[in-house]
Amino acid sequence: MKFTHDAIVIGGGAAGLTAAGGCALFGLQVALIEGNKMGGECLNNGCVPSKAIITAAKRAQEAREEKRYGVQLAAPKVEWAGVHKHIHDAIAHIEPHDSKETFEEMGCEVIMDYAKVTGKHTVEVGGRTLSAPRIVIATGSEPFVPPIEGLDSVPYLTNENLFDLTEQPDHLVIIGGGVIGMEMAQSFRRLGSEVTVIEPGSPMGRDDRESVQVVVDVMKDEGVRFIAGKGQKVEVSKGKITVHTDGGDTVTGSHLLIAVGRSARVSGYGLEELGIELGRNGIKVDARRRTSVKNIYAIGDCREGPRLTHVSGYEGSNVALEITTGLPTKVDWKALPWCTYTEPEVAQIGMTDEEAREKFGNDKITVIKEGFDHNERAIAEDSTKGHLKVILKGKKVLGASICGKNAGELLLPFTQSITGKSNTFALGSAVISYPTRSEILKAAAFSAWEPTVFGALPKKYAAFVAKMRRTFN
Ligand SMILES: Cc1cc2nc3c(=O)[nH]c(=O)nc-3n(C[C@H](O)[C@H](O)[C@H](O)COP(=O)(O)OP(=O)(O)OC[C@H]3O[C@@H](n4cnc5c(N)ncnc54)[C@H](O)[C@@H]3O)c2cc1C
Ligand SMILES: NC(=O)c1ccc[n+]([C@@H]2O[C@H](COP(=O)([O-])OP(=O)(O)OC[C@H]3O[C@@H](n4cnc5c(N)ncnc54)[C@H](O)[C@@H]3O)[C@@H](O)[C@H]2O)c1
Repeated sequence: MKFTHDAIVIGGGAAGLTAAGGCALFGLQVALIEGNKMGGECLNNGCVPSKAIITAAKRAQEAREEKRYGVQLAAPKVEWAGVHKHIHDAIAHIEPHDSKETFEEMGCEVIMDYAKVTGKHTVEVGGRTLSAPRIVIATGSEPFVPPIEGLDSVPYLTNENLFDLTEQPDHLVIIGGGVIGMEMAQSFRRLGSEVTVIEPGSPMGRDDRESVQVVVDVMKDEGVRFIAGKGQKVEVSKGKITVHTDGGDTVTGSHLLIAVGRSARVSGYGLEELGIELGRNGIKVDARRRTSVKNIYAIGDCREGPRLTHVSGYEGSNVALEITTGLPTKVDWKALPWCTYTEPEVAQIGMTDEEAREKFGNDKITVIKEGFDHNERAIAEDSTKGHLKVILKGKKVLGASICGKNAGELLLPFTQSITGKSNTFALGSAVISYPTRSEILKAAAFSAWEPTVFGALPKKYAAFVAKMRRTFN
C-alpha cells in the first residue's frame, strides 16, 4: 500500500497536538485533523477558562476580607462583563500556541474537519482518503449527562456553555461535587452567587480524605451549601430550576450546572465498524496505548484511564516517541500528579494514604504528616490551613498528598523521589501537574535537550524507521 502520510492524528486537543507535534519535529509526514477548535477541551472549555474564573474569584475573596495585616481594601464589586472578558482574554492569549499555523510551522498538515476511520490504515476527511502505517485517535471526551428525570426540558449548563454566561447566576445549583463541581462552586460563591452542591458521596472522591475535608470546611465557611444525595428529578417554573434529590431534599436556583463526569468520544467515526474494542467509558488500550487494532493508538480523554491535560500530553509524547523510534514506549502512572485548584489547593502524586494501605496492608505503610501551621512562611503569610502527607513503604516514597496554598507547585520533588530520577533529561520528561508554574522547570530542561533529541542524527534514524514502516507496515 502506498501511504499518504507516516502518521495520522485525529483530534487537536492536548493529546493530539503533542503526538502530532512530536512526530513532525522528528521529520515525519503527519496529518493532524481537528473538527472543531484547535486546543480542544483544555483551552476552550476546560482548564484555561476554569483557572481564569478561579483567579477572578480569588481577587474578590481577598477584597472581601477588607481589613487584613493593617491594610484596608475596598469591598469587591463584581462586574460580570469583566469576569467574562478575563476568561475569554485568557483563551485568546493562549490560542496561538495551539493554532493551525503553529502546527503547520512544525511541519504538520493540519486539516480542519471531522475525520472517519475507514480501515486499519485509512481515514476519510473532507472528501479525501488519507493513509498511514500508524493512526492516533485523540478525540477527547464530552460532559456526561445523567438520566435525571426532567433534565431534557430544563435549561442546564455544562462546562461547554458555563464560560459563555453573560450574566451572573443568582443561585447556581451544581449536580456533582467532583473536581469541576468544587472548583466552580468556590469560584461562583466568591464572585457573589449563592451556590449549592449536590453530591452523593465524598466530594473529590479520588483525593486524600483529610485534604478534601479542609477544603469542604473552608467552602462551607465561605457560604457554599452541600446536600448529600443524587440529583433525581428537575423541573423549571417561572425561570427557576428545582432539583429534587434521592434523599428527599429540594433546592431551587436560577441556574443548574451538570458536572458528574465525562463520556469518552468513541462513536460516529468508524471505531465500531473497524471492531476496535471499547471499555466501559473509553477505548481499550494496552500500556503502549495501542488499541485492539495494533497500528491504531488511542490517547487522552477518549480512552479508558485518567483524564487530565498533562496525562494527554504525556501519552501524546510517548506515542510520538514509539512511532518515530519504533521502540515500545509504555506509560507509567507511579508518579502521576494532579491538583484541584480550590483554595486551599489539593494536590496528589502517586498513591494516597488509603490506596497504599489497601494495596500493601496497614502495617507496611508509614504516613508522615506535617501541618502548615508549623511552617514559618505559611505563618507569616497567614495561610496555615492544610498539610503535607508523605506515604512511605519503608523509606520508599509511594505518594504525597498536599493541601494548602500553591500545593500543586510542591509536588515536583516527589516526582523525583518516586521515580528515582533527577537529571535534566528526567526533569524534561517528567509528568508535571497542569497548569502549574512548576511546568517552567520542565520547559527549561526540555529546551536544553531539544537540539539533541530533535537533532540531525535522531531525524535520520526516524526517517529510516518511517521508510521501513512504509515498506513493511
Ligand atoms: C472544566 C474543566 C476543567 C479542567 N481543568 C483541568 C486542569 O486544571 N488540569 C488538567 O490537567 N486537566 C483539566 N481538565 C481536563 C482536560 O481538559 C482534559 O483532560 C484534556 O483537555 C483532554 O485532552 P484531549 O486532547 O485528550 O481531548 P480534547 O481536548 O477533548 O480534544 C479532542 C479533540 O478532538 C476533536 N475531535 C473529536 N472527534 C473528532 C473527529 N472525528 N475528527 C476530528 N476531530 C475530532 C474535538 O473537536 C477536540 O478538539 C479540565 C476539564 C474540564 C472540563
Ligand atoms: N484541576 C483539574 O485537574 C481538573 C479540573 C476540572 C476537571 N478535571 C477533569 O475533568 C473531568 C470531569 O470532572 P467532573 O467533576 O465532571 O467529574 P468527577 O468524576 O471528578 O466527579 C463527578 C462527581 O459527580 C458525582 N455524581 C454522579 N452522579 C451524580 C448525581 N446524579 N447527582 C449528584 N452527583 C453525582 C460523583 O459522585 C462524583 O463525585 C475529570 O476527569 C477531571 O480529571 C480536572
